[in-house]
Amino acid sequence: MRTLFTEDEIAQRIDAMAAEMARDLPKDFLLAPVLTGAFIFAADLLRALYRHGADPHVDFVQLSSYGGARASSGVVTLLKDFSVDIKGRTVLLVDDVLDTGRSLHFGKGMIEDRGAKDVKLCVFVKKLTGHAEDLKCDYIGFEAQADDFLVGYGMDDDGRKRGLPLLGSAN
Ligand SMILES: O=P(O)(O)OC[C@H]1O[C@H](OP(=O)(O)OP(=O)(O)O)[C@H](O)[C@@H]1O
Ligand SMILES: Nc1nc2[nH]cnc2c(=O)[nH]1
Repeated sequence: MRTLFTEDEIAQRIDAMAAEMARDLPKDFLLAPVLTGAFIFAADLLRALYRHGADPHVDFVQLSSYGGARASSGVVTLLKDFSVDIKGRTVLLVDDVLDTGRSLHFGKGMIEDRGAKDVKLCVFVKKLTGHAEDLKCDYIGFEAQADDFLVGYGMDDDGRKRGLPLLGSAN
């Protein structure tokens, strides 16, 4: 396992992202983390937002397309929908990694279908796969190479390594 970004680097970057969001987003926005992978990032981001004066509502969705594999199945399955009505809201959809872009594309479509006023996309790390160029992310924490299989900071390798506090590459 190779370290890509340390705990300190992650904390600093999240603080800077939160400062930008607290400045730019409306006061009543909804933070929507995509389970499972984004739960660690979302928890740190939420607390950084609070330190910067933003106090959003939070509601989770759960999507799955990889299962235990290192390649996308190609099909995104909705495992958990929003628990609240998002009609008319500004929603910040938060995911851990952008790879093929299928998950965020699916999530963004869901939010638009449910009548949100605005949807912003935030990803902890964008892989430079070139597959997701038409999906505009408003907030990107880090970039990684297309051939890195990312682990840690919420990201799993067949269900393990989500608790690793840094971002690593398994290959
Ligand atoms: O851009 P994509 O190719 O869609 O890949 C990104 C998605 O892959 C992972 O989800 P996964 O399906 O592995 O579920 P998990 O979050 O439960 O691990 C990750 O959490 C992202 O949601
Ligand atoms: N854990 C993990 N999940 C992913 N989903 C899409 N790309 C990745 C990756 O590099 N690592």
